[in-house]
Amino acid sequence: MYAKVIVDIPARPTDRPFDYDVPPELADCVEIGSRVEVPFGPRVLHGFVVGLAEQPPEGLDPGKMRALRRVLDLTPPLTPELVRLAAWMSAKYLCPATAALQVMVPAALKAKYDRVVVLREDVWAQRQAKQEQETLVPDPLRLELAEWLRRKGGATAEALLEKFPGSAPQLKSMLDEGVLEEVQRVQDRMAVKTALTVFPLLPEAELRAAMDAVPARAQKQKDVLAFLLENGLEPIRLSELTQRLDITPSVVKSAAGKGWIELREVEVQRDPYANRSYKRTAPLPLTAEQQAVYDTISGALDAGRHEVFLLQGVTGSGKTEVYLQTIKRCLELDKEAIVLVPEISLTPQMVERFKGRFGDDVAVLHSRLSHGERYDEWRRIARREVRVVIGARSAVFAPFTKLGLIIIDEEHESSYKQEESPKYHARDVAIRRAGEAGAAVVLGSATPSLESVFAALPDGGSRFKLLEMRTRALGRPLPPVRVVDMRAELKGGNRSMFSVPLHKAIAERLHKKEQIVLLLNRRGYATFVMCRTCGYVSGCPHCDIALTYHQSSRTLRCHYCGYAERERTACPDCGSEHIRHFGTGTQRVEEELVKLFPGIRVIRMDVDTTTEKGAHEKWLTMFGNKQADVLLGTQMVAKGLDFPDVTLVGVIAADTVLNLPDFRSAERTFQLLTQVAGRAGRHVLPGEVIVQTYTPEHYSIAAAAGHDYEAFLATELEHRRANGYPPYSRLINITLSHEEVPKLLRLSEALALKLKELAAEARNRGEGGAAFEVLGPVASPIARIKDRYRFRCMVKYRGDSAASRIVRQAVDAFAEHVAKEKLQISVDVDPQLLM
Ligand SMILES: Nc1ncnc2c1ncn2[C@@H]1O[C@H](COP(=O)(O)OP(=O)(O)OP(=O)(O)O)[C@@H](O)[C@H]1O
Ligand SMILES: [Zn+2]
Repeated sequence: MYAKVIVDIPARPTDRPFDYDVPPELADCVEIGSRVEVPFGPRVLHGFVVGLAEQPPEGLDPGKMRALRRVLDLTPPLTPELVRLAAWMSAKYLCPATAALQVMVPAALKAKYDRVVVLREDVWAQRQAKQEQETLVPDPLRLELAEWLRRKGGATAEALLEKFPGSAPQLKSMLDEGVLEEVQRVQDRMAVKTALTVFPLLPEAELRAAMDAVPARAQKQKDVLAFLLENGLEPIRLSELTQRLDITPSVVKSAAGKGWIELREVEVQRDPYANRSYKRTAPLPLTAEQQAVYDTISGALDAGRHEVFLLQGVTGSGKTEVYLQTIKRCLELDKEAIVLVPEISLTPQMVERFKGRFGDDVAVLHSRLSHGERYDEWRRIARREVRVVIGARSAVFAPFTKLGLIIIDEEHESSYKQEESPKYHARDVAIRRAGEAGAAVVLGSATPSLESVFAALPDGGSRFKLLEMRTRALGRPLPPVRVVDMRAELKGGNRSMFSVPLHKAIAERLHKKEQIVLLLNRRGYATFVMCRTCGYVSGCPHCDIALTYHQSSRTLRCHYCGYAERERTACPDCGSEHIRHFGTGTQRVEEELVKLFPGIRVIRMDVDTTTEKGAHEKWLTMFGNKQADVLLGTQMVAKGLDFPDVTLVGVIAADTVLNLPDFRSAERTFQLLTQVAGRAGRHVLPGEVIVQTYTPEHYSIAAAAGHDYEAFLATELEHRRANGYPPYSRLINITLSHEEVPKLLRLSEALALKLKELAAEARNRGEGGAAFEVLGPVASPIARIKDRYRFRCMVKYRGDSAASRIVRQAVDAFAEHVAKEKLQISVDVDPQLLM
């Protein structure tokens, strides 16, 4: 048998399957999707099997083919369906196939490669013989090095230099002579966790007899047997047994020595939710709107038909209940379901709703799990121990084989796009995967992305089916929104960051003991350092970006290259001591709140307060238990939260995102305001929303205040059409970087030209490329990162397939420059962030 393998080198020249012979002893355990170890040149690499055949590939001499060395897992981590999906991703997002395959499996399965130095025995022996002949005195350090390496089998260069300080010259000459050789060695990472477990070996009667025969001075061994008998001879973890009986492991080991019991390593599942129990919940009787939506979706499920539904339901309309009941239907049909939620909405509340309904049938995947926990959750899916997965973006790759339904909650969220390679969009991947599997897709949102709404319109080809829920499930009206003009506040003499109405509303809630959510609309919350005397801003010496102040370590750091420096006490430019950290961070809002309302209890949620594991959960639980009056935060507080006593939502500054140079900034502003407004008055108590802004007349703010999605959509679509932006076009962002500006500029212009030429050729051959425009090259918004300058070319096109192909051809034509002149090219298909 012969296998095609994609090897683990994410580079263009190796981005194709390589052929290997499958030795007969491995033939039974190799499948498509298997992870294998293969020889590759002088190295050993990991790879994935993407094809199998009985006959050798044409034109290849089977005698000369190299053989697979090992199959790494008992069951292949990928299914044939996922292998096909990876091929599609590689073509669509212009990423190496190995990058697409790797992103589908947990990090614990990724190989680690070390470069190690090994001794070439044959060359070494020759050298020794020659030296003897010439009666030279051997260098003792060389002898020692060789001896040590022979014993160890190999070591990294660092380890060698540490063991033999001052041996760098010997090391170098031995490498030059070929006595030593540097090779890559592959290491498996930690994967499975095991624990010593006690198994009774004898049947009950014999064990009891043994127990009775134990002399009195071995009372503790007697206790062990008594415990096992009481426990119905159930195996028990050694650590638990010793803890319960307050004995040392040696007691148990001597009992094992007598042949009564046995100790074995047994695999343990790391279950991040092991210590929690969830109250089982029953399906709620659906409202008429929910029922109509449910009926339509289950129609597709029952028929096993692939269809994409866009569920637009106002905040609090009960989308989650619809998800839960459609999943139930899916399970009744003996199919599996994937639920994607944005990372920051994957709160304990959210998990509870799913675990409460489906219990152990649910696996949860998110980035706050450790590598091991994530791996174990993932294996529960691979072994079909669960049928429902809820997780962030990459859960779209859950290795199910009977997929019936994929739900994407808050489908408009930009975090569904991965910003590093492979730069895929989980929504598009989900639709592709569901299409192949004949599964239904439900895209849910109160504020769908323009792309998705457009796809549901006749103009956009009616590819999605729009389902609407216009009222809240519990019958509450959407809360009234009051827009406060901060310019007028300033004119009126109020210089605080709280307007008079917001100040008054907060005081009122505190008095009534109701709760408040405050949003600071600001991406990333970065605090920079500025000198108040001369205006100097601390910037990264390697990147064109301000450094971010980190309070915990009192350092300034670059978020692009990791450069760090100590906090300064004086301005490096003018020497002034008036240098301090700036930025309307949530921290400053908190300080002002405490000043204005002494005794107020504030929970602050931002990147600074939620980095610790479980912090997120802790804050939300505290807020839910009414241990705080205010939940203050960035985007994190805007989504999905459902707290009955929140009656006031305040937005400190609505315009901060509006001013970013990105065509989606109005859309993002509208979405965020609508989402956060939806946190108020969801249950019995009526809610109120106050939005502070410097541009109250902007249509995104006015429409959000009026809960008017249609008005926003009409204006925004008009803008997009006039400027030819998505959804009326699609974009591919190509970023080039190099250390020298003149060379970079020349290559960028050449690439733009090449793109235009290839598009013209495609047009002439009638192979697409019709509405294919190349914008730029221009300097990227961040013009330098890690001492490399950056330019970008933006491709704007309509229609499909041809564009990716043209871009790939153009980029391939620059492979020489990439290889020889340190040019880097990175391609982003359907970019979400234009920064
Ligand atoms: N059929 C129903 N009967 C009774 N209560 C319901 C029903 N459906 C939903 N609810 C309740 O209504 C509230 C809002 O529902 P849910 O959180 O699912 O809304 P949502 O549409 O997901 O909102 P958002 O987009 O704001 O997150 C919840 O407290 C939920 O328990
Ligand atoms: Zn930097």
